[in-house]
Amino acid sequence: MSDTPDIIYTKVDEAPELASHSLLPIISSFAKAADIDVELRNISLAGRVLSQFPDYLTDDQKVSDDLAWLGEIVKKPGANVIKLPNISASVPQLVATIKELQGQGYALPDYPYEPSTDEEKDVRARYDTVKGSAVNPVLREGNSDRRAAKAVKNYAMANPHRMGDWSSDSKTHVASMPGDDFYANETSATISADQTGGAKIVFTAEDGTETVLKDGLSYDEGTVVDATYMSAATLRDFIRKEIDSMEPGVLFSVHLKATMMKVSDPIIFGHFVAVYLEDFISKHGDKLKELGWNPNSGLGDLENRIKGDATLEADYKSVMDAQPPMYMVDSDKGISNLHVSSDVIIDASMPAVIKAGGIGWGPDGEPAPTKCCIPDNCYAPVYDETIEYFKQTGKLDVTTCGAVSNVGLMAQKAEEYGSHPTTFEIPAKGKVEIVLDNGGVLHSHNVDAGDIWRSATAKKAPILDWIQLGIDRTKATGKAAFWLDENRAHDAELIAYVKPVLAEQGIDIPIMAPREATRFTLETMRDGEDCVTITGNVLRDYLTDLFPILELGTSAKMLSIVKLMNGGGLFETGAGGSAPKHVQQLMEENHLRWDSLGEFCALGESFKFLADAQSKASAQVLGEAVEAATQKVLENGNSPERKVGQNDNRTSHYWFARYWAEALAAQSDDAKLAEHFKPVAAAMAEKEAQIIEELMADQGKAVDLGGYYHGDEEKTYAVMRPSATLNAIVD
Ligand SMILES: NC(=O)C1=CN([C@@H]2O[C@H](COP(=O)(O)OP(=O)(O)OC[C@H]3O[C@@H](n4cnc5c(N)ncnc54)[C@H](OP(=O)(O)O)[C@@H]3O)[C@@H](O)[C@H]2O)C=CC1
Ligand SMILES: O=C(O)CCC(=O)C(=O)O
Ligand SMILES: [Mg+2]
Repeated sequence: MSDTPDIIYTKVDEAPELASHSLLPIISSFAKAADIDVELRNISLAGRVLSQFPDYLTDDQKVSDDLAWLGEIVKKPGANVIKLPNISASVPQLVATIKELQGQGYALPDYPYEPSTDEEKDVRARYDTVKGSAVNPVLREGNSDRRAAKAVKNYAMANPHRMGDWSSDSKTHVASMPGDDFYANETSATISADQTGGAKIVFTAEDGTETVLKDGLSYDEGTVVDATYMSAATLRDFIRKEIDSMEPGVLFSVHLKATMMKVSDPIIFGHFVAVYLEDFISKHGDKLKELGWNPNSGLGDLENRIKGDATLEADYKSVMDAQPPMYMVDSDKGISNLHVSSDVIIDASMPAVIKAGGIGWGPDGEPAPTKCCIPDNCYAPVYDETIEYFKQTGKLDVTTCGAVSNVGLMAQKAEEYGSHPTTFEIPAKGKVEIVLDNGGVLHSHNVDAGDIWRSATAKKAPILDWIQLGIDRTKATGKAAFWLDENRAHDAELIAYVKPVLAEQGIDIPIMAPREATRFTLETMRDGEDCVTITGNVLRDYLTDLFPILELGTSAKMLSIVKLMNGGGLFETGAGGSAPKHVQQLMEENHLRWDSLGEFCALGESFKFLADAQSKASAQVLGEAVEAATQKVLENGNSPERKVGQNDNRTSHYWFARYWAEALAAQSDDAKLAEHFKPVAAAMAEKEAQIIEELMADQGKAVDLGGYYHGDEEKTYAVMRPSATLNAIVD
């Protein structure tokens, strides 16, 4: 293992990992021709699980903790990491991974749902480090710049994807709490010189008993520290009222981010499940407890646990039948919105409803308008305003609309996405305080049993870096806005940072609350103008799915650059996920519709970054040739299509490799590389028909990968590299 490899590629999960089995051999081989080493590091869910349990495994089963290693690398100036999307696991996904690995002979302990012994508590703590968004916050030591490459945007405008029509009387709408949520209860402060140093979070019950919820916190000067809570009682009243006021023909849904907000949002999800099933739970509460069911784990887990108990099954069915129909994650498979919290991913689900024209799918498999519950008012106005806007103006014209890019405050676990260790479900009525070592109380809230209290921070250096990146991208783009709400406590502290910098640099960028900024951005893009959204961490996540899904059909095609605070580069491939549906299709009919455009874009940037960082001209040549190849894949229609028998991921990689080799052979900046790639390009062209035939030959048949979370490498390569002719040229 070298100290800092030239380029680090990441081993992940599901569709992007399958794609890597075909693409990475091509990348490694091409890079080697320029003496660039590309090393692979494992951040997959299965890899992360195995890395936590060396003491349970045989020597040859042990795997290194690559995530921890990468967490150090991204703090070095030479870091150059290509990061593919990985699974952010819910408990059911984690349990399925453990089961699969146990079946493969790894003697891992079971996941302890209710740990009681010391050993169980230790096992549970280790599994918890793997859960939820465990990877991205570790690697994201920089702020984020997400946009569509020009070629990608032009292609989307020339080849518009399908968009559903909006009607002005659509019943689709957003519902949020009337107050007492994170938005309303937030307090925020910027740490002054006399407040720096240690701090703790203390809960004081009504009888005066103190419990330290978290000790050992430490704040630097200039850090923005927030604290807030959501009232469980108000949340439950809100859910009940929304269920009771459902209009016929409308689907019920909740949209959260249980993966990223891995402590708070599964609890909120659990309240939805509990209220939806209130009658059932009040009748069978004891029995359900005995079966080990917790509402936070959803209806999927409930259905498994009551299987075979005729009374429970019948009562469950009648309670479900009496409730309003639910918005489905997968109506074919009967997977509802309340099945498992990891399926409730607001950044993906809300854009899908909006792109379809305000449509979700019901239990009967039919499209219908949807009530979208987004309890908290911090970001719900973005979706509410978007829906109202499209009701008023009709669907977006993809062929003429401008490009919306994002600059997001993300570095060093900024804002809510770094709040997991400081989020608590409150045990009883009392008071939560952040107590500073200097004796002062930074924040204080009166809370009730069940309330969800949390604190988040944003550090000074990342904030200043983010403001500058926002200014730079605004200058390169044209229009922009800072999405900050002067009436929200946290945002007011950020505005106090933003305004002096804008004044000092003599640049006028509007500062708008999320609702206003949403309208401004939608109007700007509809006018055909490009626009930058300069946002905090949560809106970075939400908007880089929302706008790309409207503009490009998917966020997988985004260019996602993270300029690391210490000088390195992290290149994320796309802004979307790992497309489980695509894996299913591959297993059933050997067609992989995953588009690697995000990987191509990240690869080009990574080579160009390497060229700058190490003054390596050949890397620049490789990077420019990647861009030329990407453009040709798009222009010539070589991207994957949806159906078996059509182009898929593997054929698109052949075309990408061929165009890449052709561009390298044709350039004159590096004669050695040109000579190397001339025969490669010629061989790929000459053998075109044979290669395509070999790549397509087995489409339509089911394939065996030897595992879902931890596939067999040999089997996966056999499926993903079926052309001996192409392999011979590449290798
Ligand atoms: N950066 C990261 O590490 C991220 C990880 N995730 C993780 O990904 C998993 C799945 O997330 P989910 O919300 O279902 O979203 P996905 O983005 O994986 O999938 C949603 C749909 O988007 C389309 N899509 C996504 N990527 C591509 C692509 N490269 N080419 C073509 N179409 C694509 C597909 O539509 P269709 O089926 O119509 O073809 C797909 O079914 C979760 O475990 C989540 O935690 C999510 C976001 C970011
Ligand atoms: O880390 C995750 O769970 C998801 C990340 C994500 O959706 C994003 O960064 O856009
Ligand atoms: Mg996202």
